[in-house]
Amino acid sequence: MLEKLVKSLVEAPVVKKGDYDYFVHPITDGVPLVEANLLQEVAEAVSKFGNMDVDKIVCVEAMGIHLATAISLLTNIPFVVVRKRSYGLEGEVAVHQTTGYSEGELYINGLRRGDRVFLVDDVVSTGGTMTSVIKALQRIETDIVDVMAIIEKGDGREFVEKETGIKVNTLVRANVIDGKVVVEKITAGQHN
Ligand SMILES: O=P(O)(O)OC[C@H]1O[C@H](OP(=O)(O)OP(=O)(O)O)[C@H](O)[C@@H]1O
Ligand SMILES: Nc1nc2[nH]cnc2c(=O)[nH]1
Repeated sequence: MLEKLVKSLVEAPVVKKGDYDYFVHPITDGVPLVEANLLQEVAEAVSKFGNMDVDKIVCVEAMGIHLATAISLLTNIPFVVVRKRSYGLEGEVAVHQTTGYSEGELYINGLRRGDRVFLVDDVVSTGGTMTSVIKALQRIETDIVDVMAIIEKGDGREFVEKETGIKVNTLVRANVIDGKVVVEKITAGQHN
């Protein structure tokens, strides 16, 4: 289960962003190369373990887009991208995003009250991004059916759950220890 993801994670290089240990991986960065069979493995796991009884998949620019695309092709569910650029469409919702090494604005268009949504992202690390997007989805009064990050790192998942009251599913837990990525747990499903 998720052999390709785990193998590529433990081999992933780690770079410093300030004092933040940042692993570089095809799924989370699109480099050095995204093999179709790795993307397929991840998308199949998401659609298998996620609750896909939704109207729309929601992902976050940039490294959620290829995931949402692959899941959409598998499930025939359309997706919305939370962008880093404002479009000013009627009802646009702005979101302030902070991560362990950056911050900026995100903009949500295309979602309406009552939409049943599946939120997916590549990584939950500090939980800053997911928390702010979930709070915006709650402001829009969408029905958040399921939330999944492929990789959880650090204690961001608990932070999101505490801040939003929404359970976050993840496929693997990985952390950087002594400059190497260690995959600690392969769980596909809700954490108790
Ligand atoms: O849990 P957090 O600390 O918020 O980190 C997780 C976020 O960090 C990355 O996004 P980033 O804004 O780096 O940009 P990218 O997706 O465009 O690479 C990643 O795609 C997640 O969205
Ligand atoms: N690729 C990558 N994305 C991240 N987003 C938050 N933390 C990380 C990380 O360590 N690696």
